[in-house]
Amino acid sequence: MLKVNNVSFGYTSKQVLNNISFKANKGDYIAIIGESGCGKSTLLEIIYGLLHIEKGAVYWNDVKLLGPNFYLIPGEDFMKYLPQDFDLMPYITVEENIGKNISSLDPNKLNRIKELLEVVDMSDFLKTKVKNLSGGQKQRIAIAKVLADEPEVLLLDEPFSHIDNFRKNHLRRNIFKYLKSKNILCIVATHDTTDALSFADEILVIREGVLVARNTPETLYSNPKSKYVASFFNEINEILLSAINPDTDSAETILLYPNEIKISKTSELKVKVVQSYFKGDFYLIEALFNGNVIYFEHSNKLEINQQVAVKINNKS
Ligand SMILES: Nc1ncnc2c1ncn2[C@@H]1O[C@H](COP(=O)(O)OP(=O)(O)OP(=O)(O)O)[C@@H](O)[C@H]1O
Repeated sequence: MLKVNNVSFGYTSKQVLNNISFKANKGDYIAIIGESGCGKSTLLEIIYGLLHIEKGAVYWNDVKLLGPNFYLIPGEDFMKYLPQDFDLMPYITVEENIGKNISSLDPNKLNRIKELLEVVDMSDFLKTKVKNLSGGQKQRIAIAKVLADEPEVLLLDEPFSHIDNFRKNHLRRNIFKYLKSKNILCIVATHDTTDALSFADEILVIREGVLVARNTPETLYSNPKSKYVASFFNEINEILLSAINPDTDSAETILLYPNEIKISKTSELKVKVVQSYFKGDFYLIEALFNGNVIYFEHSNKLEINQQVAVKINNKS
């Protein structure tokens, strides 16, 4: 088990991470989400042992990890960390790059490299020099490289950011299935909703260096504690209760996803359409409600400035 205990850290006197604590088991997939600059990469670097922490500690199977001040080469042996800039050697081949993480004494080395290239869908590139690959291809080789010596813990920073949607879904399914089959704990810092919602066992949400929410994807999505949390999953409407229910003057607000607001001829709640955005299966409608922007889904495009009535989650 990985235990992160009350970790705080600042590059300068300004704190970047404040009292972060969580636990994760072998085979888990944990997604870390949060706005840019909130401290996701910093947390991965601390866990891996690249940054020294004055306060708090990281444990693996109850053994405290000593951090960079105690090792000549920072980074724990049983972990692999994939930074956003890939860390590949451009002038040698794909085979040689991945091979760097596998012992030369391993008689099965070439087969292992081929197996990993299959996982990341890059079998045709064994002999290609890395400098001749596209950004997305380099990223896939970098993933294969960190998997090469079967780490117990894998730390990935935005692992699919350069990969097109067409390939990303297939690749993600392959990789997360592979990690589960090998019981590898994987912690991913991501901006991608699908990385977190569809695959993670647990999502950690960081805001300005503080762990503000932590739960399963289902619970976080259906019961987000704040607009900040919900906004990672979808457009989110924060609406005053008093605006949709005339019987209350409460200053409380509710959070609603666009699919919780529907057009209804019988409703009293009038909105004015600002824009319709085609989303494939539906249109996302931007509209003004009591002077505030709201978003809802509709099957058809609506005219700009058109007045329509909407029904909110059976509350009106
Ligand atoms: N080497 C460094 N020296 C000083 N400050 C740094 C350093 N690296 C990161 N920071 C600062 O620490 C904060 C957290 O950065 P970090 O890279 O952890 O954020 P992040 O959540 O991973 O962001 P992103 O999603 O954009 O990758 C930011 O304010 C950043 O400017």
